[in-house]
Amino acid sequence: MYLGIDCGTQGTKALLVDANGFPCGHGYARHQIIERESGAREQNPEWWISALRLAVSEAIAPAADRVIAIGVSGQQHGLVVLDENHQVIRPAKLWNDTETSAQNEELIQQFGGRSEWFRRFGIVPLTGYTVSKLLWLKQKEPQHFTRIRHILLPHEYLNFWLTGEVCAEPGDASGTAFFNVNTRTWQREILDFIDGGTGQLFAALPRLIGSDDVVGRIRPEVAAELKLPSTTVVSSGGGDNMMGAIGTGNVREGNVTLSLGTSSTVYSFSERAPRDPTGNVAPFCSSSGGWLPLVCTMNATNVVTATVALIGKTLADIDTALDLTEPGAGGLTFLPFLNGERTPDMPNARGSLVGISTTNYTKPNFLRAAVEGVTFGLLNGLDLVLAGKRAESIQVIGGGARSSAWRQLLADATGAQISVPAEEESGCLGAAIQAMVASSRMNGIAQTFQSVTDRCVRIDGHSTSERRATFRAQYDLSRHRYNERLRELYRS
Ligand SMILES: Nc1ncnc2c1ncn2[C@@H]1O[C@H](COP(=O)(O)OP(=O)(O)O)[C@@H](O)[C@H]1O
Ligand SMILES: O=C(CO)[C@@H](O)[C@H](O)COP(=O)(O)O
Repeated sequence: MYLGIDCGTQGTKALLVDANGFPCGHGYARHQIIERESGAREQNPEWWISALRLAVSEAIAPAADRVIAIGVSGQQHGLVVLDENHQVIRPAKLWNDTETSAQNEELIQQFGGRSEWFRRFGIVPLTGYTVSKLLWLKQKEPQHFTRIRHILLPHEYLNFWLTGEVCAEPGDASGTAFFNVNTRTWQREILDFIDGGTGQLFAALPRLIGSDDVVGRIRPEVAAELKLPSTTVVSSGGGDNMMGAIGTGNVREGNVTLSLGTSSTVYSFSERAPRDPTGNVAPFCSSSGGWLPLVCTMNATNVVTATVALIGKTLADIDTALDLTEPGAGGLTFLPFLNGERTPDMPNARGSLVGISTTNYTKPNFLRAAVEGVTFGLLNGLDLVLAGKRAESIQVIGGGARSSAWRQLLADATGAQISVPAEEESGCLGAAIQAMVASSRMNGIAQTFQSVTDRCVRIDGHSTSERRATFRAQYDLSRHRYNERLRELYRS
């Protein structure tokens, strides 16, 4: 048996699979999140450990004594800082924390601007990536900064808790922006600038291992507490999008995965490093070799969930609202930047609702406009990732993928065939597959486990020719209006 764990923004999931990749047990526990008007989004890493304990004990109940290996997937970019005694210094600033936007801009300028960053390091930092969090700590909390002895990402911190080993692998490391995505090595000069050349930050980096290596064996006390065999090993794990790519079989060119979680992401696989000097398409390293051209928006199910709550409905009502209303929401346009935004790069933006009239201002239209706003932002990202090519088929994952009407909207708006994996926790599945490969020293994730993920796919959401004739033009029009409003309100 193999265990995949995914520490998402809103909760931790765990999935137990057998040696053929069939799911045998699931677990879930929610996280709190600290949100401040300044844009701060933080979590205490201890909350992740508590959630992991709960989710894992639920998932492994059927066969705890048969677990061979664990893989951990985690929300990308979060900064966990430890002192010399390996104690957490302060809460982790998360991927959607926009409080560090000024420090991000300072770093961009310091190294010669966006295209110079791209030329030298292969990546352009966006607000949310790890690097600006370090400069923010130095400037705002020097008393914490001076104590930093270890810099970890969320999944690396969980690996550390499980094994006592401090390690990193290229996939998640590529989202720090102090990692060169072309040479796959740490970029010391960026850290030297932040700490003033003392070498403190460079010395605090974890040891780099491969994305399908083993970190180590589980600590005896953790094995005893979680009731796992003392021989259980932990694989390198990775960022949630990298693990989601493995879990959806997105390890070869031509596939597209779209995730509707707390973040919206859209990504494909590339044998070559993506070349977007604006930084909108993130050139993250894939955990199966190659790269993962990815666009992420910071506003997704959070917007839809908040809208549902505001109008006194439940998540199940999303499908009803979409069925009751027409594409375009009667002219209502929701620019969903409740959380600031990463793509387009507007970390300090706030949302807008425009085009309200006496006839369109209904609860179902309001909800539809929220879903469309989130979706259109993501489809703009899809165009960037595919560089203008059309997607034939898209796999949709994340909590939002549970809404059949949202999946149908995606099919109607893109003309692509939409599928969902039979195992909906793709990050967990990817991490479990990686644990299998790493612990048995198999040859490669891509070749060995394509069959597991292919078997799991279920087609769901088709744009038939009749639907295309009816809806495609309406969605094109509505998306055009969304982009016009975006330009008018935010780009002047
Ligand atoms: N049927 C549904 N329709 C739309 N959104 C849903 C549905 N079920 C769950 N969600 C949303 O999915 C989100 C959780 O998604 P998930 O991928 O688990 O997030 P994360 O990995 O960021 O923690 C929640 O915000 C929840 O509101
Ligand atoms: O920042 C990114 C990708 O670059 C996000 O996708 C995070 O990795 C958070 O993921 P979820 O919690 O929404 O799954």
